[in-house]
Amino acid sequence: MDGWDQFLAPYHQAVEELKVKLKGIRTDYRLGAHSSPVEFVTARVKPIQSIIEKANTRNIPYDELQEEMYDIAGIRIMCQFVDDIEVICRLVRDREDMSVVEERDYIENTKESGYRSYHIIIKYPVNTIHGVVDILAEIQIRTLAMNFWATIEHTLNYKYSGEYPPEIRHRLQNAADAAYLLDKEMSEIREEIHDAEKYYKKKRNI
Ligand SMILES: Nc1nc2c(ncn2[C@@H]2O[C@H](COP(=O)(O)OP(=O)(O)OP(=O)(O)O)[C@@H](O)[C@H]2O)c(=O)[nH]1
Ligand SMILES: Nc1ncnc2c1ncn2[C@@H]1O[C@H](COP(=O)(O)OP(=O)(O)OP(=O)(O)O)[C@@H](O)[C@H]1O
Repeated sequence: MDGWDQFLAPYHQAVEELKVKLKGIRTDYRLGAHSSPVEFVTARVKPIQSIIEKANTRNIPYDELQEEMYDIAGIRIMCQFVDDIEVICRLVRDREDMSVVEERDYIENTKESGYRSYHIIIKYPVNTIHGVVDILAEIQIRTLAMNFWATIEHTLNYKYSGEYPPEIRHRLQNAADAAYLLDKEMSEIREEIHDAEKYYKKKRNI
């Protein structure tokens, strides 16, 4: 096992455990026959190359990665409606198996790029054969529309490294505005959608 494998092992464990636990929220709501604020959950351990690049640009020494790089373990929770985000935040804040270190509200404070999401940095204890290791993890909470925009923008970013030609920048801004309007429209017909879900489940007996 090389140094990176050893360093990343608790992060892999944290990500797997957090994925199961946060997906559990969805199951709990479904069992109670309620609409879940969680639509789906994804998770990843930051690729080594990306850790190295970020450490270099931020001047983070390798022996300080555990304390300084908070997104090596990353979880993403997607939901249908903007209001679901606050519900999920409250559930995370109330949990006893993790503690909140920091919150970043890029929904109230949309980034210049057009990026919207709510981020919670947590401290999560992982039990290993060497004892308990406290791992920092980043939970990104966003609607499906926010996720659509961010995923496309992230892909484009690989090509342009953030230096977009004016035409592309303009189109990304338009797309961000459209995603915002989509969220607003969906929130307004939320009750209608929930009624339709109940009707569908009753009809299908699920
Ligand atoms: N697609 C997209 N994702 C973003 C953008 N800004 C932030 N993110 C996501 O949010 C994460 C954390 O961003 P920030 O809270 O700004 O953290 P940071 O350390 O200041 O910035 P990063 O170096 O991007 O991690 C990033 O790693 C991305 O996954 C953006 O403009 N576009
Ligand atoms: N918290 C997260 N949960 C799930 N997936 C994530 C999370 N953060 C980033 N990802 C995804 O993981 C992949 C690789 O991540 P990487 O850390 O290189 O991207 P990034 O977040 O943009 O990095 P950086 O902040 O260093 O620019 C990308 O597809 C990214 O969208």
